[in-house]
This record gives sequence, structure tokens and C-alpha cells, in this order.
Amino acid sequence: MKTLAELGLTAQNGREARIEGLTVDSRNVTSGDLFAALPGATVHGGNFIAKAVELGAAAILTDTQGAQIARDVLAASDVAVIVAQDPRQTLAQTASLWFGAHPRTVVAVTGTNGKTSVSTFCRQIWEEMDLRGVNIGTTGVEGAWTHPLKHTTPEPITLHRVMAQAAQNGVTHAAMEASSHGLDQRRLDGVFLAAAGFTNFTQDHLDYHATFDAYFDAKMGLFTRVLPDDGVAVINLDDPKGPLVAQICAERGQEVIGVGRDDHARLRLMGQRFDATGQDVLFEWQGKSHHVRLALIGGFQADNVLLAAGLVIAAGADPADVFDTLPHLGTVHGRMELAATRANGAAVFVDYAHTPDAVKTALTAMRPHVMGRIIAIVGAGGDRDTTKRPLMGAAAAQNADVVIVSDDNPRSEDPAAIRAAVMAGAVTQGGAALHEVGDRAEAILRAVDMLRPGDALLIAGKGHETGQTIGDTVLPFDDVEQASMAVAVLDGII
Ligand SMILES: CC(=O)N[C@H]1[C@@H](OP(=O)(O)OP(=O)(O)OC[C@H]2O[C@@H](n3ccc(=O)[nH]c3=O)[C@H](O)[C@@H]2O)O[C@H](CO)[C@@H](O)[C@@H]1O[C@H](C)C(=O)N[C@@H](C)C(=O)N[C@H](CCC(=O)O)C(=O)O
Ligand SMILES: Nc1ncnc2c1ncn2[C@@H]1O[C@H](COP(=O)(O)OP(=O)(O)OP(=O)(O)O)[C@@H](O)[C@H]1O
Ligand SMILES: N[C@H](CCC[C@H](N)C(=O)O)C(=O)O
Ligand SMILES: [Mg+2]
Repeated sequence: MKTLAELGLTAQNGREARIEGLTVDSRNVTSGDLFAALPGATVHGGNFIAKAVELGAAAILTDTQGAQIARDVLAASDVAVIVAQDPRQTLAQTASLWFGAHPRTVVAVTGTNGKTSVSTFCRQIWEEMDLRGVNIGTTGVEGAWTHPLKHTTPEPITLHRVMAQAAQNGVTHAAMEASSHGLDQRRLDGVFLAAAGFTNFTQDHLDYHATFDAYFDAKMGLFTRVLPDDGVAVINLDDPKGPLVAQICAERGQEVIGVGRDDHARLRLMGQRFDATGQDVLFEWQGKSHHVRLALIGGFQADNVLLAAGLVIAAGADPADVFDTLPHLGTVHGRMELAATRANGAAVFVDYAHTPDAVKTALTAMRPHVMGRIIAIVGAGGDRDTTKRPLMGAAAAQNADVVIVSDDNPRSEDPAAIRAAVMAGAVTQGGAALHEVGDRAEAILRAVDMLRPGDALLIAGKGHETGQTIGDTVLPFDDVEQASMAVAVLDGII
């Protein structure tokens, strides 16, 4: 139980309240709760204030519109009413005070692609330094304490609950993903960040954000609003937006650590050499060069590793200790993960590329590791940004030798229509041989069957996912498992 004052809140109607819990959903209200009636994408939470009051809410947090919608109910009840200009932000700060404890050092990373990879590498670096770290994001809470999550950036009540539980379980360091939805909805506004990172900015989620600029502005909220003035910004300067992000941070007085091949980078990538099992990387930190062997496939994973190293340094670690950990970093589940190898040596990789830029990056990253042909399985999700579908098809056809368009979580949409949109982009490119095989298991079996010595297969789109969502049904489906089964069957192991 906490008083409003303890939560940093004051009721406009002068009422006091003893809060027993927090919720954003009227259907979950129990006696003594603070109900946050938030402006939603489809409906204003103010419409559910009556229900929340009926269920015994002690306080309502809303905006002027919510208070207006429920004015009669509020006037007739003794509930405390907090009217905030930005109730999502107030809720985030309230959730932080409600749960109290959180890991001592928290960093966050935003960008279209690479967030899960960077936050996982941060956690691995901390672990290698004998610190109790976690990453929080698309793959749940992983590391010294684990917990499943439904969202990449959970809403603030869940976020602060898991951070408190992690801290109570001895976790001192956390690296979290800041999704554009999460930033737009102020989900991390109550988190105290030591450092924040930026990977890149390309197309995704144009179903949610009205324009590219709105999508970029949402991401910039991490630096303009969430990271304090004395926080450190770690920026990939090689991305076309990188210098602008660095400028935005410098104008706020934040220290900037530039990362990348760019001349201005403090953590500067000087060279990479690729082979079948990984890469050798040469980089400089403040002018002094270092050479490390990374057991990771894909040049972009070196960018992610350096960004993670920059974040861990920015959050207080000794650079030399950080660099010593890098050869021990392991593949991030579902990101350029070697899933199986055929008896003839051909490799099968599973990767979470689900944007046009990621498909291009993943395929071009494979090239220097592969002597023969690259076969790609690609598909796009239903009920998501439709404009990215042809672009994903085109990216696959431009960068692979054989492309198989298949299904990836069609959700409520007609899978054939999604495939047609991906195919429409692929056919414009010429070059690659194109196939359409809706059933993903069959697509994987056929692709594995095509593999000749020296070839490699990239199964893109689902990464770590364990289900195929068709309509409302989630069927068990795991690309890594399917790949090893296909190899076992075709090589006569089973
Ligand atoms: C599109 C989106 O982000 N929606 C989020 C948003 O919901 P909304 O605005 O659509 O809510 P709404 O249905 O209009 O309802 C408005 C309010 O009334 C409340 N309500 C509604 C009905 C009722 O009976 N009682 C009640 O109290 C709702 O809880 C809500 O607070 O606000 C809700 C909390 O207030 C979030 O839970 C919800 O996230 C949904 C679950 C979601 O799926 N979000 C996804 C798209 C997401 O955030 N993904 C990102 C991106 C991952 C990536 O990078 O790919 C992520 O971080 O996971
Ligand atoms: N630095 C990078 N630059 C370009 N593409 C990348 C980069 N890092 C990862 N990718 C591509 O993006 C895919 C997803 O990577 P990751 O899961 O780390 O990104 P994410 O930002 O967490 O994605 P999500 O938005 O789904 O949470 C990878 O499988 C790879 O294909
Ligand atoms: N976080 C992303 C993941 C997409 C993964 C892909 N497998 C799909 O279902 O589109 C989204 O929800 O848009
Ligand atoms: Mg992620």
C-alpha cells in the first residue's frame, strides 16, 4: 500500500487515497487500485472509469478528455482524480515509484534493427565480467534472472515489476530494448538510464507511425526525453541518421560515444575478415588498436558488438575488461544462428530479418562467409506494415541466388495475398530464381534439398519464434528445429 504523495501524485479534487495496486485495464481493477484511463488507439480509457469505480478503484489517473468523458461518475464518487497532461508518462513514473527497486545500472537501445542483438551482447559482456546482468526485450528477460514477456518494451507496470523482481534476485545490470511503440507510449519514461544506444533507422511499423518522421521522432524520445542530460549516448555513426542523432544528443549536453567506421568514431571499426565460422575484427578505442576474434557470422554483428561494448563502457566498465570479453560472446538465439549443416558441408542459418533493410543486411552479410549459392526463404507477417512486403521481396531477390517466398505469421490475413505482395517485389529484380511455397515446413525441406557443397540457406523472418500464427491459432513452429529435421531426413540420419 502507498499513499498518493508517496507515488508523487496529487489529486485535483483534493481526495487522498491508499493505493493497493496499479492497472491500465478496467477489467483487472480490484479494490483500492489506481486505474490509469489512457487515451488509446481505438478508444479512450475514460470510457471505462465507471466500471473501474464500480469495481472499487481508489484513484483514477487520466487526462482532461478522460475526466470529461467520466465527469458525472467522478462527481458522484469519492475516488481521487489525478488529471495529467501526459497520463502515460505519469503512469510510467508512478510505476517506477510503486515497485521501487531496479537494477543499479540500466542501459537502453533503440533502432529499427539490432536491439535484441545489442542488448543480449551487453548482458553477455556483463556476465563475462562476473556481473549479474539481464537483457529485457523481444526474447523476454534473459540472463541472471529469466522471465517471459509479451512485448519488446513492456508497458510500465510490467516493466517495473520485472525490474524489481530482477533486482530482488541480485541483478545489478540490465540492458533493455526501446521499441518505437514503447517510446511513443512513454513506457520507459520512469526508468533511470545510465546510457542509451542507437543502431540504425530504416523502414518498419509504418502501420502504427503516420510517417517516417513520426517514426524517427518516436525513436529520438529515448535521447530527448528518457536519457538524462548527464547520461551517455552511444551512436552508430555509420547509419545515415547517426550524425543527426549525435548532434541531438550533443545539443542536450549528453556525452556522445560514436561507434562505426566513421572517422569521428571513438570506438572505431578498422577492418573485418570473414571465414566459415566467424570473423576477425580490428578496432580502435580512443586511438589505440585492438584485434579480436568473434565467433559470430555477419559483419553487422560486429557493429552490434561494438555498440554493446560502447554501452557497457558508457555505463562505467573498464574498456580493457570489456574488450577481453568479446571473443567469448555467443550467437544471439535466432540471429544468424547456425541451425544445421548438411553432410556435404552446406550450412543452414536462421535469422530474424523481418524488414527490407534486415533482409538485405543479413544476405549481404552472409556472402563473404559462403563460397557457393545463397538460398533465402523470406515472408512477411500479416496485420503489419503492408508497404514493406514488396521491398522485402526485392531485397531478397537482389541479394540471394534462389528465393523461396513462404508464410510468416499470416495472422488474420490471406497468406496467398501476402506472398503475392512479396513476390511482386521479388520479380522486379531479375537475377534470382523465384519459388513460392506457402507451407513453411515444406519450403524449408525443399530449400535444404537444393543445397549443394559450398551453398548456404538463410531462413529469414522468425528467428527465435516458436509459433506460426494463422488466424487466431498459434501452431508450434520453430525454424531451427525444422531445419535440423529437414537435414536429418534428407541426409538419411532419421
Ligand atoms: C498499438 C499499441 O501499441 N497498443 C497499445 C495501447 O493500446 P490501445 O491504445 O490500442 O488501447 P485501446 O484498445 O484503444 O484502449 C485504450 C485504453 O483503454 C483500456 N481499456 C480497454 C478496454 C476495456 O474494457 N477496459 C480498458 O480499461 C486499455 O487498457 C487501454 O489502456 O496501449 C495499451 C496499454 O495502455 C497497450 O497494451 C497496447 O499494446 C498492444 C497490446 C500491442 O500489441 N502493442 C504492440 C503493437 C507493441 O507495442 N509492439 C512493440 C513493438 C515491437 C517491435 O519492435 O516490433 C513492442 O514493444 O512490443
Ligand atoms: N546492426 C544491424 N544492422 C542491420 N540489420 C541488423 C542489425 N542487427 C540485426 N540486424 C537484422 O535484424 C534482425 C533482427 O535483429 P534484432 O532482433 O537484434 O533486432 P530488433 O531491433 O531487436 O528487432 P525487433 O524490432 O523485432 O525487436 C537480425 O536477424 C538481422 O537480420
Ligand atoms: N516485432 C515484429 C516482429 C515481426 C516478426 C515476423 N515474424 C512477423 O510476424 O511479422 C512485429 O511484431 O512486427
Ligand atoms: Mg527485438
